Amino acid sequence: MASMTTPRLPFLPARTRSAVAATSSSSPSSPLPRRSIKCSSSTNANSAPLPSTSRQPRAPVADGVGSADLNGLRAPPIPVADSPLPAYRDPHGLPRPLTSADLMESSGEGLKVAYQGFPGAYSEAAAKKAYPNCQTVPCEHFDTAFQAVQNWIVDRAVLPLENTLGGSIHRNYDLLLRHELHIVGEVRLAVRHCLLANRGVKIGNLRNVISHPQALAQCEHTLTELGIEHRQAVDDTAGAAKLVAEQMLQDTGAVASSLAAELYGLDILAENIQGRKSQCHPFYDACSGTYYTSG
Ligand SMILES: O=C(O)C(=O)C[C@]1(C(=O)O)C=C[C@@H](O)C=C1
Repeated sequence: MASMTTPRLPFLPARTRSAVAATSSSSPSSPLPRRSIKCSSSTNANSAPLPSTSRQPRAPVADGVGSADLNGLRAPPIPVADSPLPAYRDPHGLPRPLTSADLMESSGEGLKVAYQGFPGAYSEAAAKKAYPNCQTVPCEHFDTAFQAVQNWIVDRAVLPLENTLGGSIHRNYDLLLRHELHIVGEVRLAVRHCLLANRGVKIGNLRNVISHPQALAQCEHTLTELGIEHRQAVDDTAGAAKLVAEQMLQDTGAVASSLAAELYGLDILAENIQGRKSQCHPFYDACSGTYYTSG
């Protein structure tokens, strides 16, 4: 086979190697093909300047043997380093240098982002909005999320610092100072609350509703109109949905997102039950890193 007679050509891509093999097979007496080299200042991939070492003047090369006759002594064969391959086309698949464009990357590919709550919480949706391709990491409490960033368990944490009704969430400002982390971005998320319950449960069966205190406050008007008397606060909206589902509660509903309904197998009894059509909440991204804005 032609490729078996082709000498080892370092730094040549397969396509070039087979072209060389074809040339050498046409003149079987030459183990090394003669190749014409074009020097050019163009940046075109196929005509990029040759590496400086290959442009040094050389002793005449004996035809077909790749070695030079110097003062009657036969020099060792000269390795074929005069490939027209530009430096940036590395056939060995070595990593390419990081560019400033990479640093601006905000898709979150490869990032771990902490949020407070269970999967399906609005904070998770905010993290996904900020970094669509990130891996989200649920945390039990706000300080767990801060600690996770500080201990390098995650790269970022996306946390609410303000509520439309409640205003600033002082606890998170306090944690921000205590953990010496920075705010590197902001994302705004439209919060659309749903009333969720177990399959078959009707609004008329509900006596209680559980959720995050802010979500309960935002839906107070609708919940009263629906005739649901009791409220109970829990740590996050998705946690409320999970509790209703796991305990198969028949007289208790949860205020949470439509994603939480899907994740915990609950029915949506009412949609968009917050006071306004939607509430836009700012979430902040705590870490030391690149600044981004979104939303
Ligand atoms: O409980 C959640 O799902 C959260 O992400 C937290 C949070 C908040 O504190 O701002 C987010 C939006 C809701 O209105 C209520 C709670």
